[in-house]
Amino acid sequence: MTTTLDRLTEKAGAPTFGQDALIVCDSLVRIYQSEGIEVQALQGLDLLVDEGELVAIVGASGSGKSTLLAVLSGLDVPTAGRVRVGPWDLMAMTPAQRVAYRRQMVGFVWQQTARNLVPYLTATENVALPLALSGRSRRERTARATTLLELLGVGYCADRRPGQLSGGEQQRVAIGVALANEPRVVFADEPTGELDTATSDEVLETLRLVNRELGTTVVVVTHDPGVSEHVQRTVAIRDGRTSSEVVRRTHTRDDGTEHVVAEEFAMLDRAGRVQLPQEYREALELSGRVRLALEASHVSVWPDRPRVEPRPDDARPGETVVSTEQEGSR
Ligand SMILES: Nc1ncnc2c1ncn2[C@@H]1O[C@H](COP(=O)(O)OP(=O)(O)OP(=O)(O)O)[C@@H](O)[C@H]1O
Repeated sequence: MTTTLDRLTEKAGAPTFGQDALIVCDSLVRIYQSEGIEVQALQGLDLLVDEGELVAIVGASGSGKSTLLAVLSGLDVPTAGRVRVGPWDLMAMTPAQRVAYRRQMVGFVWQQTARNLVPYLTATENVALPLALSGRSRRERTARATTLLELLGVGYCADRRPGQLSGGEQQRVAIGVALANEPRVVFADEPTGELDTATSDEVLETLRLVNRELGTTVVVVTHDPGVSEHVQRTVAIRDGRTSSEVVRRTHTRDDGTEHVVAEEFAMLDRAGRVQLPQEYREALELSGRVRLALEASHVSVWPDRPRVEPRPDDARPGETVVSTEQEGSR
């Protein structure tokens, strides 16, 4: 499933963007046409996720999260760019391949429990259902469903129907359904959207356990920035592009105690664009043209305006004198 772009890049001897990653979104564009108006939901989005990662994708309403998820889940095809999940090129799948991709490669947990669970089946039967569709024997189905429900801490719910479960229990059974066919990736779309904070934490911790114990790659899409406390990496989307990332690392102090450090990064895209956070722009009144300077270890950004400073000797009260010194030359 190699694309023309892959072949041209390989020919030129350059490594393909994200060739070692499990999920690759390369300059993804999705334009919707609605009543003659064009909406650019994805505007050149780049994203790489490695096998075994637990990643949250956060963004405000309208930032493009659902569009990205629809593309990654094989329900929608982007207007331009490249998108690959494992060996699957999502731009070039036949309808049959799309079904196979959704059945074997990925699992889903949606916000609405009604979309995750069949109301008249028990928890065990719900988890066993995807296994029946892939032709596993009844014994295998029941054994796997039982193991999964135990692992997810809802073994006691095995014989209950969704209506007899709490919201958190329903979502944990839904994670079981998503995992039934041993997918390499689980996509969770606002999995805690309908839950209170304590129950949300429980469900997020269950996704963390799945990632740790089974090695499944987990991508959680949400508008809730609080999710970042439960994952190693949070990618923020703004205006259809990845704009910043928070990475949490555990450090061990000299006395052996551990503490978590969260670091925020801006994303430099492949064209060299970087988005400065709003608070930085406001603090220095950066807008329009800015001056860049390459330093030995970093790049600095200066406002494009002459420096203004008071000269008490010459100036009348309240008057300022414009300096001719260039900030970048100091
Ligand atoms: N089918 C469609 N037709 C036209 N415009 C659309 C369509 N789907 C989404 N959009 C527009 O694309 C942009 C991104 O929408 P998207 O649903 O991906 O955002 P989101 O981050 O998931 O928002 P929310 O959290 O509210 O679901 C929005 O401006 C939205 O109005």
